[in-house]
Amino acid sequence: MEKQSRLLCSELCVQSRLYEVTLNCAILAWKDIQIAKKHTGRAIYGAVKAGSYCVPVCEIIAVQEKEDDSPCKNTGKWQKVPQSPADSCQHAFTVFYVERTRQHCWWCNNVTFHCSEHSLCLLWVQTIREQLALMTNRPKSLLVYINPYGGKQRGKQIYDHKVAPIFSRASISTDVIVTERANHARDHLKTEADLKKYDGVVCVGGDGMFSEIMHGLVSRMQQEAGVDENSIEETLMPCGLRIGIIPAGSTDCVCFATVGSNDPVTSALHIVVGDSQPMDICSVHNEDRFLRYSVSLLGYGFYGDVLTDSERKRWMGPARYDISGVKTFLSHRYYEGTVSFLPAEGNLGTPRDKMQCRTGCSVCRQSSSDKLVGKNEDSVSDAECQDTWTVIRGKFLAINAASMSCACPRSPKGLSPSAHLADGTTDLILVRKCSRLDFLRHLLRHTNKDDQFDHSFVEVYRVKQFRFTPRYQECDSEVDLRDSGATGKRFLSQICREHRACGCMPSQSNWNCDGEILPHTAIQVRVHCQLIKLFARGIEEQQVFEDPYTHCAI
Ligand SMILES: Nc1ncnc2c1ncn2[C@@H]1O[C@H](COP(=O)(O)OP(=O)(O)OP(=O)(O)O)[C@@H](O)[C@H]1O
Ligand SMILES: CCCCCCCCCCCCC/C=C/[C@@H](O)[C@H](CO)NC(=O)CCCCC
Ligand SMILES: [Ca+2]
Repeated sequence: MEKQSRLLCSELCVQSRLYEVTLNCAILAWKDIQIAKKHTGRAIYGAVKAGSYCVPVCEIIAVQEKEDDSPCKNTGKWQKVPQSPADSCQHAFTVFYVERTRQHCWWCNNVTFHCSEHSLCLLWVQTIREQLALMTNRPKSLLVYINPYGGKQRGKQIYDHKVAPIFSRASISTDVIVTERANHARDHLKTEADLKKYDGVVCVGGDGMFSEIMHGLVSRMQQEAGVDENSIEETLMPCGLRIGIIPAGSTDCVCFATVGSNDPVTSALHIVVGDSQPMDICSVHNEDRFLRYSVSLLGYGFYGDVLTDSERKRWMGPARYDISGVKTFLSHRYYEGTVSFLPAEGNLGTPRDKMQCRTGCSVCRQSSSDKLVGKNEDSVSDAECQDTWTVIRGKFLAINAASMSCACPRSPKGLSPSAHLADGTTDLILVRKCSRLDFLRHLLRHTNKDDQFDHSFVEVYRVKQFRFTPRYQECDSEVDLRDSGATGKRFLSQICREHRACGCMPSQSNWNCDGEILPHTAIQVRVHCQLIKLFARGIEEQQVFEDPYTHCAI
């Protein structure tokens, strides 16, 4: 690695000890001069040398000149005679920076450097600010929507106490809207908001609130570009504005799967440093009508029923999902229908390859370059690829499409642990009718390290498009065929007629689309690769890489 040229190097005091402080365009480093002398010539193992510290410049939040509070400040009272260089440092500046703590959480730490000359202090502040100004990926102006009723109804409090002070420290200006009704944020973004004023939109709430913001932005983009959202064939226009998520909901799986934690401070810091994580979006249609977009889970059967039941228990807050989860599990309902899908091709891996999507994911990067050259833009017309569709008919306890892992505190590795955030595919998981005990085993594997796909009644496919038709609608279409004189369907038609007579029509579930119930059960779904971007970087590997020159984590 080429050594970066130094911008500044001075002897400054930190907590009354003298440090050699250096700044280059990548790293701010400070090392205790006495400790460094003591250890000269001796190798020290570990990520950071004793008495040596460093921060990548891209993780500095802000720098501020500080009213001096060093022990030698001229207060007009009795002062001790300066005995060490530290005693004569009368001017100070504070650097605020990202520090990693437990489990992908970040917090804002700070260090104050004391200098003997005011001009030196100003030079440091100015030079660091100049370096920060070069980071054009950082937002300066944000539009913030707060759902005051999401999760445990603490959205406003979380924003005011934990997030606003960080934005203000980083000199980010904000327009804040506390929503007054469901879909307030979506409608405002779609029709009113002056988006040119902002570098990003921040959502304070859960997956439902994120979904509102995403719908508002995506629909606004399509309107402006004249793209018809109702047509599943259309190539959608990607959104330029990034979305930041401050988790304050019940599941918060979009935040958890893109950042690695549900911590509001961590999310705020990812926004400040200007992270960018592209993300796939599924468009869901019924015939020629657009229904909704989905980024996380499209679930029929188990997850549809959990959601339907839990909506009646909203007053319980996040606990509603546990109660409805147990109730739905005990009811053990299965549903009949036909799933057809277009499998993903190329180097997109498989849902069981254990290649988890992490910061800088190579699979997602490949999809990004394929997208640039138009390689994965499959404006597939039904007629063209009729024979590449796979058709599966059966009785299912659950049909789940996970466009990302859907990791969340309830299921730390998620519904599909190897699903990718930005590869242009969704993992279609079919759980066929099985015993209660087997289904329980499968569900419990979402909460531990065991492979939830390693069951004879579970199949999983990586797909770009899929369709579902519930059994009773298949019967209906056959009734139509019969009425119009078509033959060869007598047997099925007979079954449908019998069901009507005995009143035991096959039951139907609802689709859970990122926590919203869809109004239709027959749906067609297409994945749109990297349609939006979040202020996130995906989940970081735990391993820390060390800069050989500064011993800095990079
Ligand atoms: N002011 C408001 N009053 C009522 N509902 C609102 C308001 N603002 C937003 N909503 C709606 O509240 C719903 C739930 O919000 P949110 O997603 O923030 O929390 P949650 O449902 O508890 O969490 P999760 O979606 O993670 O399970 C969203 O679908 C959103 O449309
Ligand atoms: C007998 C009980 C066994 C329990 C098994 C636990 C399995 C947990 C898997 C969790 C998967 C979450 C997927 C995320 C879906 C979100 O888009 C959606 C909106 O927030 N949340 C739910 O639908 C909420 C879904 C909550 C499901 C419990
Ligand atoms: Ca995906």
